[in-house]
Amino acid sequence: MLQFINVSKRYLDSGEVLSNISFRLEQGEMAFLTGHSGAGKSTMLKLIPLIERPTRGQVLFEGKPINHLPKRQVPYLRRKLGLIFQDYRLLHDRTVFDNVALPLQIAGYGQQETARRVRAALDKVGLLRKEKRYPLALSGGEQQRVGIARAIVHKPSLILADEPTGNLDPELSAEIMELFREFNQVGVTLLIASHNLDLISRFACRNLKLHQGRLVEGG
Ligand SMILES: Nc1ncnc2c1ncn2[C@@H]1O[C@H](COP(=O)(O)OP(=O)(O)OP(=O)(O)O)[C@@H](O)[C@H]1O
Repeated sequence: MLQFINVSKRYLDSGEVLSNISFRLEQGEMAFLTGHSGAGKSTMLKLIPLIERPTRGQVLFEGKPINHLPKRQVPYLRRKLGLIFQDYRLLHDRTVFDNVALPLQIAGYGQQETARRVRAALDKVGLLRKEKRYPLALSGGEQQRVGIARAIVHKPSLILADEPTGNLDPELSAEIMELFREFNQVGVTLLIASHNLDLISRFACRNLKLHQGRLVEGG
């Protein structure tokens, strides 16, 4: 599903932040990405939707190298990915429904199919009755669930989550992780960057551990 082969990343003003990373994530796997602040977790995730490109090495997605994918093909790659962020990144002037519909509208889905899929995604995260609300009228946990509905609405084959519970209290964090576990049980592949070692320890999943840009465990 996903493979990194000797991947390094250098930023002009930070030097090398990832060094020689190699690992494979199998279809249907759920894995965590951990490490201290600045270890390179976000950078590693950004190399998959090509928000950043590697300096050296290869990233393969579904068996194909993606590092040199032309810019015009990047949207097609991103349609296969679901991205979830710590700060939710919702549009505050649009309703819950419209936020979740966004990826489908960009991909050109018709109105009926969009509505059907949006409601199915909201149902999965337990927010069907709040589709007309605006994000700021929701709790942090609910806002993150909108972010998750938006990430799954187009049925991505891989979900990438960057500190998805970073702004949530322990109870809500556990709920979000449970939701991920449910997705995984129906075959979705997930890679989740997290600081929350206590929460992660409850899951029997692989832990890819980064230390100063190197993969020191789980590779
Ligand atoms: N766009 C950028 N330009 C220059 N340096 C960057 C850029 N993005 C990240 N860095 C640097 O790369 C290193 C790794 O950052 P990254 O955000 O990947 O780490 P992280 O493990 O996700 O950290 P955190 O847990 O604090 O989010 C840091 O030293 C950071 O300052």
